[in-house]
Amino acid sequence: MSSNRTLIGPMIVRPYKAWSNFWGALNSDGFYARSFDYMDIVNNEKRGIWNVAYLANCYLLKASLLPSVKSGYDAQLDPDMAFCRHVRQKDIFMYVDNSVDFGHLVDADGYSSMLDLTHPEFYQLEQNQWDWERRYIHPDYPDNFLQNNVPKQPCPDVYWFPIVTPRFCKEHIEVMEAYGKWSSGSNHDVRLAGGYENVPTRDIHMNQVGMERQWLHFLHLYVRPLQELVFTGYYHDPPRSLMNFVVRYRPDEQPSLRPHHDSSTYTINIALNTPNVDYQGGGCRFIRYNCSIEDTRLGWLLMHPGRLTHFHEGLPVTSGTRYIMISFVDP
Ligand SMILES: O=C(O)CCC(=O)C(=O)O
Ligand SMILES: [Fe+2]
Repeated sequence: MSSNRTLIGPMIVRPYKAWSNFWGALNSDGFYARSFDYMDIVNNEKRGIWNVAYLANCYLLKASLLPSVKSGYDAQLDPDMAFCRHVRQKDIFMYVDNSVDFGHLVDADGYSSMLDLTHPEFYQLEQNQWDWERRYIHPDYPDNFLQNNVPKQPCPDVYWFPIVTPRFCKEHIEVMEAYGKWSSGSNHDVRLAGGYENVPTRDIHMNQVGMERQWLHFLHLYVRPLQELVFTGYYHDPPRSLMNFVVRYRPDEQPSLRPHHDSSTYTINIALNTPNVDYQGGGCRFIRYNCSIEDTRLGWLLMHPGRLTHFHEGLPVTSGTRYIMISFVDP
């Protein structure tokens, strides 16, 4: 890097879309093939500095080189191609450098059309996973997978895992309340294929707020690995779920839920707010085991089998409002 004919390359941090576009452009042009260790470099498994023929999107340029690159481009080429060709012809070297973490680029495609959403960033799991995880995945989530970690089991075959942050819970409630079309809690439910819900809750489904796809992705990325930890030998990848919804319990609306089985292989139940702070009462009781979980934890998920063994009920909320996020996985 001591030569004064050096153009410093873009930052490599994670294999994000913007970054893969850079190499993709290279390929489709038939100009420069992807190297055998491309994925190792992009994933930061192989670190160093590489001399390259093409850069795009974002790069650092040594100020002393500015006068020699400010004009003389081939107008037929796209700007990045033209720029790189020009510097190659001037024998200025370009580098990709992942020896240092510089930061990363977010994928902002389409973001401006999302600004009317209550929390646009909440919808960005697929597009900007790295940032999304830092905002919304519980900092203790990785500990679930530590070799000596024993998953919490508050009732038989009911497991309890930290999964999302308080910010996730707050924004999720706000998205639902801004949408506001809570179901009536009656047996007739036009949102369902058969039009009938046997044990109805006051709820809003994820597809009503445009989040179904993202939620299935969430189940695949973060819930399925937890399931495989505790219900050994059951693999269903990706998980399927037609019923993904936020439930609202209130004393004057629907305070509780009568005993039932869920139509799922397993169910997840995430606490979106806190007992004895946001509401009194509430919780989930597993009748066959005479076992209740009333001290539910913000951003923690309960996972239990559906259908046969885990007949359960939602305990009455006596004041305030309780919110939970439910998915009936693999119905
Ligand atoms: O209130 C609870 O925690 C249970 C909710 C539930 O069983 C359901 O929505 O199917
Ligand atoms: Fe249930």
